[in-house]
Amino acid sequence: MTPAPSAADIAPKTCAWEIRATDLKVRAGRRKTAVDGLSLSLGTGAHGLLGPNGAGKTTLIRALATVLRPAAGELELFGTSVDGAGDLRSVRRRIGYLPQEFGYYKRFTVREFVEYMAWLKEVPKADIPAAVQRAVERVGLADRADERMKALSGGMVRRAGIAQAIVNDPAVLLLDEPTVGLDPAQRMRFRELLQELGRDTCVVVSTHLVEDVAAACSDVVVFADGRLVYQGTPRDLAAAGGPEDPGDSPLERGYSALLSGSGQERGAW
Ligand SMILES: Nc1ncnc2c1ncn2[C@@H]1O[C@H](COP(=O)(O)OP(=O)(O)OP(=O)(O)O)[C@@H](O)[C@H]1O
Repeated sequence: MTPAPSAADIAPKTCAWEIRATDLKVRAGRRKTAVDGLSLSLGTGAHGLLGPNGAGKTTLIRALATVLRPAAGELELFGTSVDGAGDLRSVRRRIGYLPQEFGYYKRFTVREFVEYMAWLKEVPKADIPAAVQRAVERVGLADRADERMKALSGGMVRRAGIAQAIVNDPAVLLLDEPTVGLDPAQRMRFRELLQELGRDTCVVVSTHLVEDVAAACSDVVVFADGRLVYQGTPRDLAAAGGPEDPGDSPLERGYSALLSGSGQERGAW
C-alpha cells in the first residue's frame, strides 16, 4: 500500500526566492521585446522597481503576474516554472496584483468588489468575510466599504485596488504604480503598509516616486530599456550620485547617475 503523504509532502514548496528570472525575455505587443534578458532573484521584502517611461516595468510586472508568457529564458515563481505549459492555478492563488489600470463593476460596493476578487483567488468561502474586512481596514476604507465603487474618488478606487490585491494574503504582491492619485496622508499610510507587508511577503512595487522607495523599500531594482541596471539597497543607490547629478534627494541623484551611466536620461522628453 502506498503510504499517505506527510504534511511536508503536501505543504507549499518553500524556496529561497519567491521570484527567479534567468535571461528572461518578454514581449509587449508582437514585436517589442520590452524585457530583454533579465536575470534577477527576489525574496521576502519590499522591492522598489524604478525606471524611466517605457523601461519595461509594466511588462515585467505583467509577466510576474502570469498575465504575459515569457518569450525566452526562464521565470520561476515559488520554484515553479511559469512557462505556460503547466497549471498555474496554485501559483496564481499566491499572487496579489494591482495593475496600473484595473477593471471593476461600478455598481459593486467596495466590499462586493473585494469579495469578488477573493472568490476569484479561491480564498476558502468561510474565510472571505474576515479577509475582506481586514483588507479594507488595512487600506483605510472600512468606513466606505458599503459604498458603491462609482461613488469613490480616484485615490479611494486605487485603495480598493490595493485591498483586492492583498485580500488573499499573497506570498508575492505586485503593485504597478499604486500611489498614483493618493493624497500625501494616504501616501504616508501606504508606505507604512508597504513596510509592514514586506516583512513576510515578496512585494514588487513599480513607481516613479523615488521618495516612496527610499521610505519603504529595503531593496531597489533599477530597470532601463528592458535590462537590469542596478539591484541593491537604497543607501548604496544614493551613494552612486554626486552633487552634479540632477535630483532633489541623494536617492534621486544616485538614480540619475546610474541612468546616465547606462545611456538613459532621467526625465528627458
Ligand atoms: N501593446 C504594446 N505593443 C507594442 N509595444 C508596446 C506595447 N506595450 C508596451 N509597449 C512598449 O514596450 C516598452 C515597455 O513598455 P512598459 O509599459 O512595460 O514600460 P514602463 O516602464 O511600464 O513605462 P511607464 O513608466 O511609462 O509606465 C515601451 O517601449 C512601450 O512603448
